[in-house]
Amino acid sequence: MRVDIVTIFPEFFSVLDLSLLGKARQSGLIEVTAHDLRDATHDRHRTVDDTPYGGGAGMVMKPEPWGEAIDGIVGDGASDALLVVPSPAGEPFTQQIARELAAEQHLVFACGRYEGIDQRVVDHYATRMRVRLISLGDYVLNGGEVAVMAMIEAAGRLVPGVVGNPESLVEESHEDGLLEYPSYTKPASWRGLDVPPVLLSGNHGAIAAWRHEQQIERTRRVRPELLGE
Ligand SMILES: CN1CCN(Cc2ccc(Cn3ccc4ccc(-c5n[nH]c(N)c5C#N)cc43)cc2)CC1
Repeated sequence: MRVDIVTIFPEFFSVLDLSLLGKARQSGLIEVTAHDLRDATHDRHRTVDDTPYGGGAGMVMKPEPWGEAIDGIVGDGASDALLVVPSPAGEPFTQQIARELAAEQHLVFACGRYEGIDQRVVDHYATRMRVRLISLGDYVLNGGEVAVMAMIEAAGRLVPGVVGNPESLVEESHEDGLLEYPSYTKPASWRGLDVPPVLLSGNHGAIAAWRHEQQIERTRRVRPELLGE
């Protein structure tokens, strides 16, 4: 998988050299490149924003630098890459979308700042490639970088070979539409709190049943809408 990120804060993504995704990059499973949007400007101040037409607070990101930066990644014609634009107006990011992103060969992320990116950037690239506006959640961030970091981590860990034990990807929250069951490890008793005895029983059928019941109970308590309730 190839991942290109366009941002005015490319150093924000240096953290991707660490941990699991760092290993995936070293092994060539995932190739991540952060591009500085200001490299696609040509004025002395490296300007990427301007005042909004129609008035209003804040600044809007100019279309020209985005066009030059994204063309520099996907060329000047049609592209099979998927352009992902984080936005409060996007579709909610879910595990299903993480799976869909993980199946892509080439992802291009456009990290906006200020009050967002000129709409014509999305409109233009929608004529040349698939474009998805995706929201991390129902709150307002200062830009798209945090959202892109979350999306890359959620999708990257689903790319075959990135996580050592694929089984660990199966019993996760949201993987089967339910929240995950509680986990325990040694010691069997800690500050007066004991591990549920069933987990020490060696009865794998009883353990699986208990874990599923815990998933249902936790989901009903915390996210009843996932059960259609
Ligand atoms: C006309 N007005 C109408 C009100 N808006 C409000 C507003 C205010 C700040 C920002 C900041 N910002 C810039 C780029 C960018 C990308 C993603 C996100 C983002 N926030 N929350 C998520 N889940 C996100 C994701 N993913 C935020 C971003 C965007 C919008 C401005 C324009």
